[in-house]
Amino acid sequence: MDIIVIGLGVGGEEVAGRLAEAGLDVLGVEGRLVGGECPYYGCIPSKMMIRAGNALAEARRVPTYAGQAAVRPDWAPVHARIRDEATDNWNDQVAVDRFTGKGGTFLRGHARLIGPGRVQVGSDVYEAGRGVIIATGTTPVIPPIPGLADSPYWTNRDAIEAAELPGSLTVLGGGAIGLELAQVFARFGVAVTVVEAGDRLLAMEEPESSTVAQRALAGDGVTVHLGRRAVKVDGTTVFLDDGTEITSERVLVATGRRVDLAGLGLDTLGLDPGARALEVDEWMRAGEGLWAVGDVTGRDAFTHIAMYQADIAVRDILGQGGPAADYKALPRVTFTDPEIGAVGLTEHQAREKGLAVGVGHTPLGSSTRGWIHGVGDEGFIKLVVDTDRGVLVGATSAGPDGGEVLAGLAVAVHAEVPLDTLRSMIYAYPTFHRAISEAVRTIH
Ligand SMILES: Cc1cc2nc3c(=O)[nH]c(=O)nc-3n(C[C@H](O)[C@H](O)[C@H](O)COP(=O)(O)OP(=O)(O)OC[C@H]3O[C@@H](n4cnc5c(N)ncnc54)[C@H](O)[C@@H]3O)c2cc1C
Ligand SMILES: NC(=O)c1ccc[n+]([C@@H]2O[C@H](COP(=O)([O-])OP(=O)(O)OC[C@H]3O[C@@H](n4cnc5c(N)ncnc54)[C@H](O)[C@@H]3O)[C@@H](O)[C@H]2O)c1
Repeated sequence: MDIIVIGLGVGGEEVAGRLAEAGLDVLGVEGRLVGGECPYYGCIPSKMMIRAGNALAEARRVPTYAGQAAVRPDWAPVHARIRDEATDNWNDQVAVDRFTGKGGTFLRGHARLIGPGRVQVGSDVYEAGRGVIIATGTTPVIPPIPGLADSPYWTNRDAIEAAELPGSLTVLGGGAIGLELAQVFARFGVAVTVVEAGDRLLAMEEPESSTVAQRALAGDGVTVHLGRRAVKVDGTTVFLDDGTEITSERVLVATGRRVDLAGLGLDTLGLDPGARALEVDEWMRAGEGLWAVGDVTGRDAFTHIAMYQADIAVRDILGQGGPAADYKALPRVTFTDPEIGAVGLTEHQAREKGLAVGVGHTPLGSSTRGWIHGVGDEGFIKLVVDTDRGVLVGATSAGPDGGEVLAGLAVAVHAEVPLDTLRSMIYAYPTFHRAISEAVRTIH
């Protein structure tokens, strides 16, 4: 073998397939499903669920503007679409064939390193002449709350696989997974309670984003407990530190993800198996003949980051050059309704970096398009400016299609478009993205 890829999720599948297409002898090892978390238990099925939940929400807005609409939610078509269209009933044969069709060799099993370029799967040992790529992703964090481990809790996998919805659900964690799923389930009639230990939802984003998310959940009837820790779980009853008891049919744990390096044999390469993540340089190199891509690198856990890193590793291995990793314009979208898109630094992060920070802000509702849109127009554009250089270093677009509006802002941050250019360009009327021009005018 030239190359062995451990883990064929989003990142690993891309690296393994591209290197096989380039003519290298590639062995790809996957313990579960080729494609990884995103197509089977993450991005794709969850966004199918959100598409369905948003359709319900839009239909419920009909009486405001367009007459009558009777909405009777039914989870069956959502589950059927996830089972049949998205995941092929959680069968990865198509993905396996796609990889072997590119010339790769596929092996199902749990791989571990036993020395430089040496990988063990079961009792067999394989040698990689050019290198090993680790792309093993993350698993859910299960917090050490007394009673939780012995309770029948759900993770994202159970929630995505659910053929029927529970009548009520307690969600531990107010991050992207918790909020997206909480809103969908609430829109399908589930009584949802979110417990977030921090003092705001979506803590990595702007405080204004947390407010928008909290209002959106409240609008869908979700109960939110902020700044509360679960101290005990008994069955499906969660006890909070202020004495609150929440009993639901199900408990969903969405308290973050963790990298599990312990079983990978990294110590045989002199690396620390107890590390928080597998550290890589800007070419995804983790050591001599060792690369890592995706969530395992400890960067923000997004499919687009895994794909971006995979491309860099492939170019490095094939000696093709090109740009190395640069995360200054890292985009992310939380697909609540309204969507919360963000790129680059938050205002707080920019100040922490010691930049001379200017801020622009405009509520979406005061834009022409927001006003026309009416119900469901909550959101805003926020711009974070490095006033010394006259460029955006971060931005948030929350609102209907906030993730799409983000594109223009991502270009501005990535390409360091001068503020004068953003001020003088033409924005189509009446679009949501035209609110960017208003936000630019408010920068101070
Ligand atoms: C509910 C949910 C929603 C999400 N929504 C989005 C979204 O909308 N947008 C977005 O950008 N991201 C989203 N994500 C995050 C996204 O799924 C991950 O960032 C992405 O899957 C990371 O890809 P990866 O290749 O690093 O890891 P993974 O996709 O986790 O793949 C790793 C693979 O390695 C395998 N593996 C692990 N150890 C071994 C071993 N020792 N031997 C063999 N195989 C092994 C695993 O079985 C797995 O298939 C979501 C995640 C979740 C859970
Ligand atoms: N739209 C998207 O792109 C998308 C969607 C879902 C997931 N993801 C990725 O998956 C990652 C993991 O998502 P996540 O939501 O699990 O993690 P997260 O880290 O984003 O959020 C976890 C939340 O749980 C809280 N928490 C931790 N321990 C707790 C406890 N004991 N009780 C109550 N709250 C607790 C944290 O304060 C945090 O707010 C995300 O960071 C993101 O990178 C992306």
